[in-house]
Amino acid sequence: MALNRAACIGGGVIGAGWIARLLLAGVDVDVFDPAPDAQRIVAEVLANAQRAAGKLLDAPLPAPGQLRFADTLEQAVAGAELIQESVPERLDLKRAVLQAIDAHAAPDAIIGSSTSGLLPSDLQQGMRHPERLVVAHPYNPVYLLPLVEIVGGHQTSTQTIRRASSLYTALGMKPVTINREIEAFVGDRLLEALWREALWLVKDDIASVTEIDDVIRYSFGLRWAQMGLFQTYRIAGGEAGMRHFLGQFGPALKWPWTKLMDVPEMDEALIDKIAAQSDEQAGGRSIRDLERIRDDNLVAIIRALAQQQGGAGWGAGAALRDQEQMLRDAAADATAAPLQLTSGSVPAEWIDYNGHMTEHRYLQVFGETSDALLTHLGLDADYFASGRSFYTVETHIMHLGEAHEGDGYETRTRILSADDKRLHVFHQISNPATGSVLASAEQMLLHVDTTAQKATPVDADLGNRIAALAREHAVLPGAAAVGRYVGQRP
Ligand SMILES: NC(=O)C1=CN([C@@H]2O[C@H](COP(=O)(O)OP(=O)(O)OC[C@H]3O[C@@H](n4cnc5c(N)ncnc54)[C@H](O)[C@@H]3O)[C@@H](O)[C@H]2O)C=CC1
Ligand SMILES: C[N+](C)(C)CC(=O)CC(=O)[O-]
Repeated sequence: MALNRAACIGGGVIGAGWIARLLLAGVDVDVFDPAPDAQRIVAEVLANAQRAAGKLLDAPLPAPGQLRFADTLEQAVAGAELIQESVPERLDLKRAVLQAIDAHAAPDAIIGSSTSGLLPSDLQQGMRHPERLVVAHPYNPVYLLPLVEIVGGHQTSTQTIRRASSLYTALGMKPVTINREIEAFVGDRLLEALWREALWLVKDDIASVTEIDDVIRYSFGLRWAQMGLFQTYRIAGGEAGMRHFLGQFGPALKWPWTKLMDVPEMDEALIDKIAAQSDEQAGGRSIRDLERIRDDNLVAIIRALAQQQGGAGWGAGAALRDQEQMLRDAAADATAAPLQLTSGSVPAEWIDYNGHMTEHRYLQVFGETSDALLTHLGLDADYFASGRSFYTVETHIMHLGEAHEGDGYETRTRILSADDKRLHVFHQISNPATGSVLASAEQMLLHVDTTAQKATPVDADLGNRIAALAREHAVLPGAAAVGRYVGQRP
């Protein structure tokens, strides 16, 4: 089920992650978030997400969706097929926001709440169309971790559950539908149990936050990255498997090991202790630094899991393989109306000793066509004078035919992909009289600060213009195959 337009209400840690995943899947996104720094946060998370996607995926991304920040919730939700609510975890606030969404969303729009643990039946209260509300609980970072817990409330229709699962799958996610609503669903109940115990261990000075994190990441955290709890314990039972494991370790559950039933008083002293140890653990790294380290690690783990089972992948690796295949199928189906930017006829001075158009003239035509593309995007002398431009950093030319003096030629251009700094384009030169393709060029253009002489992101306005153009003149059939010639993955 293809998704064209979504709305995100709340653009914080999770909302920005949703926005990034949607945009990278080619979905247009309207955002409403009253926070003055919402656009900055979304831009920073989006930059991380584009960076991670470029490392993660061995398949062409579609042209990115268009990002718009709406002045009101009503404007954001109008026309959206999916509305993802990610406002703070307060039942009163979520109910008010969900009722506002419900009042202004299209009748067939799905409303997903990112809540970590509030019951959908409670969230549905007061909605005119509660049947379309579903909990769609993601895990941070939303643009990398595929799981989304789908939980219906008493009034949620089965059609909504089915459509929601299909929509999130189309975003490259792994929906898991929870059979019956319960506070904190599945993942967060398990995480809360671990979190409570860890808090006691810090409070009672049994171990520091670093020591606890090291115990997790040097042992069962690695196991859990590829097998869950039960599969891991089945193996721990040895040849006799789970029955043996339960027999041997079952009684331990009755031992007074745990303080799980109690929660330490989260007083100032405990908060100060945890915060101080966490600051020391961070070692001066910013949250964005830590997010990039996390993303690189997750990409490495997911890609390693994707190599398993003869390349079919395991766990999150299999989910990545499914997403890559979906992207390839979409790319192969993409029909692109080419941009016709330049044309002309072959002058005598372009003919070489072989009696046909000489090779460097093809590069000249391709270069002129890229220039025409920048003009088409509205880049003019003022733009270049402002110290910004695009440099061509890579070209792959294929010579497929010959041109002779007086032959006409025309070019067709498509955009293979684009991000905040790169414009990956594909030009073809054809003879309009015969229709034969004479040459093709795949080029990577980089947006640069010509004063600082370094790559720099395009501004939101140009980014949206590029995204709109890419949607109209997107990946041509088989373009993914062309990408193999360019060093940089699109
Ligand atoms: N942070 C996490 O690890 C995860 C959080 N969640 C859930 O996602 C939801 C959002 O949590 P976070 O992103 O962490 O919070 P956050 O505080 O980072 O972001 C919340 C955003 O909502 C905005 N907001 C507040 N009132 C609003 C309104 N009336 N309309 C539109 N926007 C409004 C705020 O300006 C803020 O940008 C919560 O329900 C949380 O439980 C789910 C999974 C993981
Ligand atoms: C801490 N938390 C409850 C907000 C965590 C989640 O909801 C899921 C996650 O990303 O760990």
